[in-house]
Amino acid sequence: MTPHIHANLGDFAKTVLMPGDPLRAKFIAENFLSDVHEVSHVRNMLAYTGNFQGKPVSVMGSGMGMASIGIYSWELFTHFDVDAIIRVGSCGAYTEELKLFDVLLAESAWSESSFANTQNGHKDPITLPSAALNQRLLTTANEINVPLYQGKIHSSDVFYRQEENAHERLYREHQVIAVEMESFALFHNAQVLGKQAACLLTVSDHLVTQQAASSEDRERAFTQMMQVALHSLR
Ligand SMILES: O=P(O)(O)O[C@H]1O[C@H](CO)[C@@H](O)[C@H]1O
Ligand SMILES: O=c1cc[nH]c(=O)[nH]1
Repeated sequence: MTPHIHANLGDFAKTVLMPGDPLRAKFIAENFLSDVHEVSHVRNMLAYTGNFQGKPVSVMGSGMGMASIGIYSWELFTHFDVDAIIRVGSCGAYTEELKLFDVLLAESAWSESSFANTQNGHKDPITLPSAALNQRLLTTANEINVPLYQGKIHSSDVFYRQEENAHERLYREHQVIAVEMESFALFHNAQVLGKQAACLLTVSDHLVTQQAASSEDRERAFTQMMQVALHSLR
C-alpha cells in the first residue's frame, strides 16, 4: 500500500496500460478484459486487473500532467512489481502530416518541464521510451494492421498557453509532431528504475486545422490504440 494506491503486492499485473482519464481505464477494463476486478480507487484514480486473451494485464488512470503520472508510475514500479507501463493517451497534432484519429508511437519526448532535473538532476530535455517495448508495439501494430505514425512528441506542463500558435514555433524549433502532458516524466521514471515504458497516442485535436474529435469518435478511434497495446501482451 502507498499513499496513492491502496492495493497489495500481486494485485497488479506486470504490464499496466495507463490512460490519463480514470474513466477510460474503467472503459478499457469493462470492454476489453475478462475476469476483471478493481484493485484501487484512491482519489478515484481507478485501477483494474484482468485478462486479455488469457494474459494478465492491469489498467489504471494516471491523471493529467507529469506531477500526477510521476507519482503513480513511481509507486507502480517500486511497490507493486510492475515491469512495464504503456501510456494510452490523446494528443493534439502540430503538423498536417497527422490526421485526426491517427495513432502514433512516441520515439522520444521533448519537454520544457523541470520534472527530470528536479527528480535526479537529469538536464537533457529529451527522455526515451524502452526500445524493446516500442519494437513490440510496432510489430503488433503491423500484425493487426493498425498504421502507426512514429515521431518525437512534446510533453507539456501547460495546456492553455498565452503565446498564440505556439505549435508552429515548437514544431519548427524542436520537430515535435504532437503534444500531450505525461510521457517525459513516465519515460524518465522508467529509465531511473530500470523498468519499461512506452506511449501510444491517438490524435484527438488538431492544432493546425482546429479539428477536434467528438466523444463518440474518440471512443471508436481509441479502440485501435487499445488493440495495439493489448495484443502486444502476447
Ligand atoms: O487523454 P489523456 O491520456 O489524458 O492525455 C491528454 O489529455 C489531457 C489533456 O486534455 C492530458 O492528460 C494529455 O496528455
Ligand atoms: O495535451 C493535449 C492533449 C490533447 N490535445 C491537446 O491539444 N493537448
